[in-house]
Amino acid sequence: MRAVLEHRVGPWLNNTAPPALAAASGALDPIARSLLAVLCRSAYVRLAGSAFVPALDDLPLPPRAWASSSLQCFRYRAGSGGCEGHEDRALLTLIYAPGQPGLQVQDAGGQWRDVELGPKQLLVMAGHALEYATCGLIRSSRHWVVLEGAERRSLAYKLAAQPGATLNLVPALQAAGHDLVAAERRYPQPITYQQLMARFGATHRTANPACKLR
Ligand SMILES: O=C(O)CCC(=O)C(=O)O
Ligand SMILES: [Fe+2]
Repeated sequence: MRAVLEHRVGPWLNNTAPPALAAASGALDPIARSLLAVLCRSAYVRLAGSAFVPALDDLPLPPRAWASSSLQCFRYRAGSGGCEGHEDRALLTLIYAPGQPGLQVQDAGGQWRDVELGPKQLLVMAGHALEYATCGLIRSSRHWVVLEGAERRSLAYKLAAQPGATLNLVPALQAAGHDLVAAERRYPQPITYQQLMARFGATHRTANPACKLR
């Protein structure tokens, strides 16, 4: 069983947002946005760096608005188990967990690889929404947490689009020369982020309620 604390940037009553979590969100959000732009501009994807900007929260956030993205803080107590294999639902996940054991990511060949991060390292994982929006050009990362009697503490920043944003990168991907005929059937667009998340929730049930898929 793991403990989860979720933080979202927004209109906290009397400014009661935990300052460290607000600071962590404030530091991780621009990193996540920049990395998304870098992935879009890569020679493999060939989209504009700004391709997702209309779908992301406006900056600064409008008054009284809650952010779409969130920061989750996890604590896995010794002997209480980890987290089953899954892909995250949002666009991009950044994991900050210096020196913490247990996280493994599946590589392209299906092998599970340990990811133990240093103090100046972040793990960057694509989520379901990024795989979907790029018609499978960027694959979501499958990962799990396997702990044998050890403790783990981690921070996960999940960059999400606005619920009402429409994902429709097919024309831009085609203009960039990608042949999407089969992919268009697998990742039909346009679709709103909210619709995509509802579909994800319906098709990705977790057997372990302590590890609700995000
Ligand atoms: O504990 C971790 O670092 C991973 C957590 C995770 O996979 C998730 O929240 O989606
Ligand atoms: Fe995850």
